[in-house]
Amino acid sequence: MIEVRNVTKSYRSGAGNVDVLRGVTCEFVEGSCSFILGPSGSGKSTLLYLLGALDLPTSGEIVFGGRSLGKLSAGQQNLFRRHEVGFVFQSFNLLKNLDALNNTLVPFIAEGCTPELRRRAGELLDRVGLQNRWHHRPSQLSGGEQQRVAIARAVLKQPRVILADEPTGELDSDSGRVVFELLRELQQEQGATVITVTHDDRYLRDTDQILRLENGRLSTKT
Ligand SMILES: Nc1ncnc2c1ncn2[C@@H]1O[C@H](COP(=O)(O)OP(=O)(O)OP(=O)(O)O)[C@@H](O)[C@H]1O
Repeated sequence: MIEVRNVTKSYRSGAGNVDVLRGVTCEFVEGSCSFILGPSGSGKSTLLYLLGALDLPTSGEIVFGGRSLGKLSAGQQNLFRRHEVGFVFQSFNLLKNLDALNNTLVPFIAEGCTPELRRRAGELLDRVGLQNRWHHRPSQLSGGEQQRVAIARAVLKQPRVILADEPTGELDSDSGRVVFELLRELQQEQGATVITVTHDDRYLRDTDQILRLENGRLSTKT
């Protein structure tokens, strides 16, 4: 269970403070699938970054499986991000000189890639429909294919939570649907908690929770 307790986030800027999140309280049940919707600037990405411990709240707390993320040491936060969270961002963040297989293995490069990991990475690429693309570099892949590599990379470490920021942002509707279906299937297979920020309300049928942010506050929960 992930609990967001009365979280605020403010940034100091030249003109004063910008209050981006203004007291957000919600929870994400383990193994569930949630969408965060809302207009541009409403604080969706900010909330996602806080959930992944990429940044900390100004006040309030985020409790992940009983641990308050703000109370972890920097080293523990780093381990949390590396082992428990899979990030899927719109810009893919693939390395241009590596092929799809090696991009999938990137989170493990520092620790060394065992043959078993390479086997699982290949299996995942097959699973996301890239069986003939293992050795293609990002420039040789379409946007939808690159996004699928990013998803394979995020799930290879079998994270407890997958955080996806506008994963279909630049994709046409067919590729977008494939990406959402894939996230849903992987969530069901691996029991991960999937939290997706999107503008796109075309694919929201099959989900457990929809949160709407407006001007830094939750307007509705369904
Ligand atoms: N580091 C920062 N410093 C100052 N302001 C920031 C910072 N990061 C975000 N903001 C502001 O916070 C607000 C919310 O940003 P956020 O990216 O969370 O919105 P969003 O709902 O994800 O928007 P979009 O749908 O356009 O991506 C924006 O007005 C943005 O300018």
